[in-house]
Amino acid sequence: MTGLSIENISMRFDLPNGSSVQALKNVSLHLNEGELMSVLGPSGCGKTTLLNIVAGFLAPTEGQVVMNGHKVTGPAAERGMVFQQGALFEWMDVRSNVSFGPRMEGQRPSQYDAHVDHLLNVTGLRDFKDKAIYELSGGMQQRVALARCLANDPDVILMDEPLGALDALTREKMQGLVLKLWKETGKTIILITHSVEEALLLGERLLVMAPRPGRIHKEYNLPFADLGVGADLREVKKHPDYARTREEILEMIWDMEEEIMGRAEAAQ
Ligand SMILES: Nc1ncnc2c1ncn2[C@@H]1O[C@H](COP(=O)(O)OP(=O)(O)OP(=O)(O)O)[C@@H](O)[C@H]1O
Repeated sequence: MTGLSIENISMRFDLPNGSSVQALKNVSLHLNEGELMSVLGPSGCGKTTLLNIVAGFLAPTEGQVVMNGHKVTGPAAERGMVFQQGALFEWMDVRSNVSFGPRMEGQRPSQYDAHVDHLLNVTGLRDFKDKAIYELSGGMQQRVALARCLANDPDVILMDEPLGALDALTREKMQGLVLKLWKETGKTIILITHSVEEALLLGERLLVMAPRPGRIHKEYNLPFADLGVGADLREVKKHPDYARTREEILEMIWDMEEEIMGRAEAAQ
């Protein structure tokens, strides 16, 4: 089967003091090729753990991830990762960062030049290609991270709060860029965010997770990502279902956090 299947994943971390944390329990879902799923949930509900398992950085205690018919046993170029910040090669210029993957694969410049130039263009980095990373703003650095990930031509892109460190205006621009790249490349994307608005705007599927143990609480299928491609995202937010769904999800997460606080107070 094509696509990405997360099959009955559970993850328990054993702690040095003999106790353990059940970070995920019986999480199952399937993503078809080209789907964009955003993942929301209160702190500690296992979002990053799930992403790290799909990336192959962590092996689950139970279950498996199956990608295009084969079991995931470790990191691979088919699954690219974009982190919140700090994962670029500071000592290389922008173009060298973007072309890093193809160069490491042993490709010759004639094989990757056109693709890298295309990615620099679509991410708005053409005029910055010779700059050092430290000369760039946070938003520009995340453009480099996206372009570098796409240069490896992964089937799935895993994003852990990729826009979380950006100011509000830059973040909005970058949300538009993520949608544009998603439609243009047809990649499957899983995007973790703490922002309900971002999850609504970017996820054609939106997963709300619950904590202790980390599990799927609710899934939404939403029209906003498709409406937002090439459009003004502020106009999309005026859609009547947008505010209603945002309120519903905010209340859901609020209730979960209240419950966590209640349990923590009761344990004291
Ligand atoms: N390496 C580890 N060792 C022990 N416990 C861990 C480890 N990694 C994660 N955990 C625990 O597993 C649970 C889920 O953590 P995770 O970071 O996946 O949650 P999250 O939803 O991404 O949280 P946040 O939104 O705060 O980033 C938490 O209780 C966390 O403390």
